[in-house]
Amino acid sequence: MTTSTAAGVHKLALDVRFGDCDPAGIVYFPRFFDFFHQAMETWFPAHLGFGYDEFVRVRKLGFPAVHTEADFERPSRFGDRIEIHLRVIRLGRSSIEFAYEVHGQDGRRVTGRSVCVVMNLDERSPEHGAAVAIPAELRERIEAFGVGPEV
Ligand SMILES: CC(C)(COP(=O)(O)OP(=O)(O)OC[C@H]1O[C@@H](n2cnc3c(N)ncnc32)[C@H](O)[C@@H]1OP(=O)(O)O)[C@@H](O)C(=O)NCCC(=O)NCCSC(=O)c1cc(O)c2ccccc2c1O
Repeated sequence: MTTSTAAGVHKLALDVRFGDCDPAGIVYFPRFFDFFHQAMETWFPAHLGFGYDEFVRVRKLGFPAVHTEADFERPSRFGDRIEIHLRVIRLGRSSIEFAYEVHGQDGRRVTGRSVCVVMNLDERSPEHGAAVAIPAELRERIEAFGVGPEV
């Protein structure tokens, strides 16, 4: 389920699945990086005007992470409803830095960051496989969404 409310924050609500958890019943830490990516994927149609599938398959742009980090403050468990909050905190030439928060009923549980780079996936292009400038239309839409550390 995708919901978007406050300006500059994209929110994705998820239910923790059985397969997200380790034998102790706690969400295994790499799963949060997938949750961050799911939030980023759903941010595209919610705020940028087109789907992430169009970005990759039609526009032939990739968006690999070149950096990611997370801090884990409280555990999440099977059956929990959690909400991933995504903000854009920096726009570079080709890179976009995201900040994430994961919230549960008891408040904030995880914080994270990632830097993703717009990459040319068009095999016919001499720039194939390299970082490329964020397209102007995309930059404008991200700026309209809101960029910065404060909400
Ligand atoms: C991504 C690369 C091809 C970029 O290499 P290149 O040499 O072309 O670019 P630069 O080195 O000049 O950097 C461009 C840009 O990124 C910033 N940057 C680079 N490293 C870091 C870092 N560690 N921390 C912060 N920022 C960094 C740099 O400052 C520049 O910023 P500007 O804004 O000034 O332009 C190459 O780096 C590469 O191939 N890396 C490996 C990527 C990888 O394997 N990541 C693992 C996860 S894969 C992934 O997450 C992924 C997700 C998707 O959704 C995809 C979708 C579609 C296709 C692929 C996907 C994908 O792989």
